[in-house]
Amino acid sequence: MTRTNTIIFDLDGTLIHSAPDLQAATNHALGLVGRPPLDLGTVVSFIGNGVEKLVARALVATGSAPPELQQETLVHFLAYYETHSVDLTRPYPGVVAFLEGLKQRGIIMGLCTNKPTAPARDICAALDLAGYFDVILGAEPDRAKKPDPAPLQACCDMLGVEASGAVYIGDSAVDHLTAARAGIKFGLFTEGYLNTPLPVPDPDLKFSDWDDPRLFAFCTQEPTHKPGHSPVN
Ligand SMILES: O=C(O)COP(=O)(O)O
Repeated sequence: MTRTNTIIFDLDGTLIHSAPDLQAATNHALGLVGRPPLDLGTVVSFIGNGVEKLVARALVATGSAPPELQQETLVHFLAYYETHSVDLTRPYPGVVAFLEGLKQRGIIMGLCTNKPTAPARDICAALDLAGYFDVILGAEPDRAKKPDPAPLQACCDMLGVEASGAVYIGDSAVDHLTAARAGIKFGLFTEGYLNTPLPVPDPDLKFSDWDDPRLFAFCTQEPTHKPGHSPVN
């Protein structure tokens, strides 16, 4: 019996540098509602809680943000992003080789993102990442978003694994908090979009480079399962 770990990844700012396309979609939508564009750093600081929050924060940064205007701007954002989500978005250096290494080890992989499911799937397909994941779980209107643990728990359920046998890899305090609430070990990629202080305790691992051998060791170590639970084969 081969014991395998299960690794679940965040998407934006973790596997992919997507901020330039998110900035373009944000500025396109802002322009259509008569607002000025935002610089990249400002848009990066708004990423992590889903596109609704990104749009709302962009409106607040450029004026008022009444609910009807948020909805209108979100529609413009999504319409643009549907066909411009991979103009500039690319995996971070070393990501594809890392995923390939885990795949060779037979490790189960999933994706859990606050990005809506459709663009998350489109981006993964366009960047040849989709084949690595048994589950791609994006934001859905009827499910709470991270940092609520529900999406990560749903991802574990869909993968058929216990949270205690999984690891979540992300780039933000939102991801860290989500993992802590779901009872999942957490690895922090420090070169992503971390823009708010991390909650305590510290992540189980911090890394800045996908080639870091400590990361591969962290993701391939023997999982620790809750007593009485059968490990995934
Ligand atoms: O859409 C967002 O705000 C961020 O998505 P993420 O969960 O992949 O970081």
